[in-house]
Amino acid sequence: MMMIDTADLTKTYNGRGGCRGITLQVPEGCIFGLLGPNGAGKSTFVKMLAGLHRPDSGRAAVLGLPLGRPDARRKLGYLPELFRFQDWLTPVEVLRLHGRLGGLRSQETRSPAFRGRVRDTLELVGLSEAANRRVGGFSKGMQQRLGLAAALLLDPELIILDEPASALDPIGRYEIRSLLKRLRSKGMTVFLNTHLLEDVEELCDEAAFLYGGELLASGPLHKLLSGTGDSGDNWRFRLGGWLPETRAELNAEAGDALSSLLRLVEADESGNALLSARVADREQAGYLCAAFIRCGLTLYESGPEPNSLEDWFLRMAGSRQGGDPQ
Ligand SMILES: Nc1ncnc2c1ncn2[C@@H]1O[C@H](COP(=O)(O)OP(=O)(O)OP(=O)(O)O)[C@@H](O)[C@H]1O
Repeated sequence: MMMIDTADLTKTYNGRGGCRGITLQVPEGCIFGLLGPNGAGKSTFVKMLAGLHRPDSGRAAVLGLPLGRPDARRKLGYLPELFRFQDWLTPVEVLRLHGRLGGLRSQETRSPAFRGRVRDTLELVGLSEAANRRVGGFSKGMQQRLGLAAALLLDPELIILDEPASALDPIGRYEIRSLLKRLRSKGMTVFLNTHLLEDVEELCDEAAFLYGGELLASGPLHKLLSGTGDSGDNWRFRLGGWLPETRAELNAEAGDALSSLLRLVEADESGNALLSARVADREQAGYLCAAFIRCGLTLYESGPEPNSLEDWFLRMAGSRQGGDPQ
């Protein structure tokens, strides 16, 4: 089942901003990253999924149910982007309140089972020792962990996290990443809105890119990052039979202009070499392959190099700005 399934989902603010025509599917059991520059419409989209904004048009189902259905909400954990807990409450009290907001009766939140759940959740996010301290004295990172605990409290099937690691130090981020991986291994689906590209690179199975309120790309991360062989891609070539004098032979065979694109990345004493070139198109890569063969080299492998997520992000944003999509 798709945990999130939207078709043409639109929400603007008096006809401006927001996001428009978003069609997106999030499969069960994955970590999904929503990316895009400031003002791209990510939080607007996330708020619709969490039932905080009503769409202007389009359709959406969360956990197989139409938006806003109480039975879907109960299986959904949500960490909003900017939140504050009441300074005078302790984490145990905050979670009790969230239990009530999640539909539990007062009596239920006093039961040993619920208290055990609170204890386990606080331990999960590393807040056991602060369980009975006032939230007013918490660092931003501790508040963020408590927000995550509130999202996880009722054992949801899907959690939607809006910038969950933005206030955390590197150790805190490492811990949250490990936690999210553990949650995925238990079958939970995680929808992550984040600016932290390294988190997406390490965690996400799938991703989507919003820009100016529109969805520009979505799918498995490895597919999004795989090079296309189009203009501006780096190609790599794995070769055998490389000798010190090969470079000069290549200049003669391929011509100076083409061979000047080539960079020797590494070569060993057995003649194995890795070369890379930023080509204008696939044809240019093909000419280089032909030149390698004419020079008597063995061509083991040739293809576009995968992009880093940062390259991809800048390229996607650049392509829409009409800038040079490098
Ligand atoms: N309550 C609002 N009233 C009017 N315009 C809004 C409101 N909330 C968002 N917008 C506008 O909608 C657009 C998308 O904003 P949104 O907060 O969804 O983007 P975002 O991708 O989450 O940005 P960021 O990464 O900076 O949090 C922006 O142009 C923003 O100014």
